[in-house]
Amino acid sequence: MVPVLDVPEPLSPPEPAEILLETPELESPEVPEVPLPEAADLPEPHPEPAPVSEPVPVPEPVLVPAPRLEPDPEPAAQDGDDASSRRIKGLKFHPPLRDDRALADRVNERLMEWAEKEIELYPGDELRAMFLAFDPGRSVVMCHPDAASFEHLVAAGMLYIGENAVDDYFCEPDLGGSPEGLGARLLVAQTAIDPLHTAKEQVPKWLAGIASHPALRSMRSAMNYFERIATPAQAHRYRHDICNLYLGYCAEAACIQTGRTPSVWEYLAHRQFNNFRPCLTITDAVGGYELPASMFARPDVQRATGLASNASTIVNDLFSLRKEMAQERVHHSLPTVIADEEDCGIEEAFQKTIDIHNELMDDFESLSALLAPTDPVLARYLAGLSNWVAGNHEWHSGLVGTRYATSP
Ligand SMILES: CC(C)=CCC/C(C)=C(/C)COP(=O)(O)OP(=O)(O)O
Repeated sequence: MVPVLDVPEPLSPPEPAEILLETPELESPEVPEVPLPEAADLPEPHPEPAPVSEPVPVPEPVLVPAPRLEPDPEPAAQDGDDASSRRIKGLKFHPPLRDDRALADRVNERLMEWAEKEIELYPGDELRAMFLAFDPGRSVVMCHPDAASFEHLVAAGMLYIGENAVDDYFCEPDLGGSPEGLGARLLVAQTAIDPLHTAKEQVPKWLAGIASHPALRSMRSAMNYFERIATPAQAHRYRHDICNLYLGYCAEAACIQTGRTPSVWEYLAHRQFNNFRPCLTITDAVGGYELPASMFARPDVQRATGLASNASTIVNDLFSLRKEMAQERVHHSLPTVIADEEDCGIEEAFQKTIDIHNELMDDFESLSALLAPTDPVLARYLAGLSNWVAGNHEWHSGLVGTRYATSP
């Protein structure tokens, strides 16, 4: 999701990840040896993240009883602009509970420092400007109004940046990604957060592979920070959701490679995996509490989680449609697959996408209304999902005119 950046190559050594990620010993014994750092130069399997900066005060956690639908609320205006011009007509949404520019700037500053100094993700002035335009700080500030501390917000921001780096470098063409060989690259990316348990001799090679690529370094470092605020069960939940995200990326890549347009139900299934879900399901960890694993696993809680995640992902399909249709390569989205299956124009398909989104929002709200009174921790988790959906809508809306648009 980060816009086109001018660093097509991983940092050093040149293109090592491509070679390492292709498991050359299996496919071609002729592949040249990649110079690997000495074991002594490699990071520890779980390097301690740098000391955290001083926490800044964040508002008291806000508990919102779910549901909290209000008819047609006004989003916060930015810099005196007309907020209604950044809205998609007929799309249900909530305004975010918190939209704090000063706090978002502090989060961006800390994330930029991490990206530049700790993981060498976005070096250079131009990249810094593009990073700030992407505004991950505003996203996490709005999506996690009940964050337990500044460092909890920063951990959420690091994961968000890591997730986008994997998407940009491995999947999207912007930074050299492609459907070719994607599954093998994503599997290695999974080991950046889900360590390899193997023969001692192989460990330095695996670590060198992770250290050699900015997206892999990002995910590994972000996971280290996240593990400082999450319980083991929450970290495990995150790994599982990321693995599912990568499965969704593979489904998207398969359709692109075979030139096949999925049917609407099939696209919705793909998008349930290729989804913002990993960002939503950290809501309790970022809030400094834990929804017990046994409760998270319940089918009704899974349904609420899936509905909220799917609604927020369809919001992305709507706001990014114009940008995606302008691209050279085919980019399926809910409006385009509806237009194809129903043989209708893109405007009509856009409206049908809004209807599907609104139905999912209504279903999420109704289910939340049933579940919230049964348990206070579950109520807070459901409110956290709702807060994320609201913050995500406003984040997309805030980038209308630059990154996003309100119509095809
Ligand atoms: C979890 C996460 C932040 C993943 C990024 C990819 C994803 C699941 C999206 C919903 C974003 O979609 P996309 O890459 O198309 O983003 P843009 O529309 O280009 O902003």
